[in-house]
Amino acid sequence: MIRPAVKICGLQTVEAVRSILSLPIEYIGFVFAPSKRRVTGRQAAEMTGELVREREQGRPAPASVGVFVNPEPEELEEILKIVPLDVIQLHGRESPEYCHQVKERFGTGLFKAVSISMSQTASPADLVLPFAGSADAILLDTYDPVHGGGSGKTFNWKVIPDYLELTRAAGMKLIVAGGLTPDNVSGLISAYQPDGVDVSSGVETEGQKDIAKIKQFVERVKSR
Ligand SMILES: O=C(O)c1ccccc1NCC(=O)[C@H](O)[C@H](O)COP(=O)(O)O
Repeated sequence: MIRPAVKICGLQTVEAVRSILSLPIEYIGFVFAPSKRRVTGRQAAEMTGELVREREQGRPAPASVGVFVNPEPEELEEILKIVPLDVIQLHGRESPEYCHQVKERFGTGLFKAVSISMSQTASPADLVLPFAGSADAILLDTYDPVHGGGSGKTFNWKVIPDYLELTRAAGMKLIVAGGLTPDNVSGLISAYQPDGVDVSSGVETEGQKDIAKIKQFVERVKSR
């Protein structure tokens, strides 16, 4: 079985970034949207500097993902002037056209979040297929009415197979987020085999990233 890519989201300190650089993590996320995990461009620039240095030394480093909710293009432009983001994650109500423009203008990868709620009325096809060609991955997350993400809550995983089929048919990856933890991620992977898993709250203790929990999460994703 191919092991899913890991995205650890909501990094806020250079120390935390340094301490996970030796782990097999494909993406690390920096939240620029309003959130208790929000970072400034300057803070993110310091953290991505660590990634750049690793690559300069010939070592692999995770790709950097900037998380935004309904950003104006000017905000993206200001951040990208000082933070060399590899991927832009759009976590709000951004249209497929907007995603396409962002990808064209900034030349980054693009993850589009799709929020799953109990009262979902739109079909998975309507939520996914319009992003074919503009998003590299669909990131399924639990609907959060306040911030848009980072809720620490799971959604009903039974919807995942429909999204997997649609994203694969459309040439996109599927990343699953929302309430993942070291304890539930193995069950998710054996049941659904997503292309990636994304965690924030589940690897924190008292609101701070907990390196032991991150290690445990990564081990459980990558172990056979
Ligand atoms: O993490 C946040 O605080 C956040 C705020 C606003 C929009 C998105 C946010 N996070 C994006 C992510 O990719 C999180 O990893 C994802 O929502 C899962 O979070 P969690 O349920 O806490 O593991």
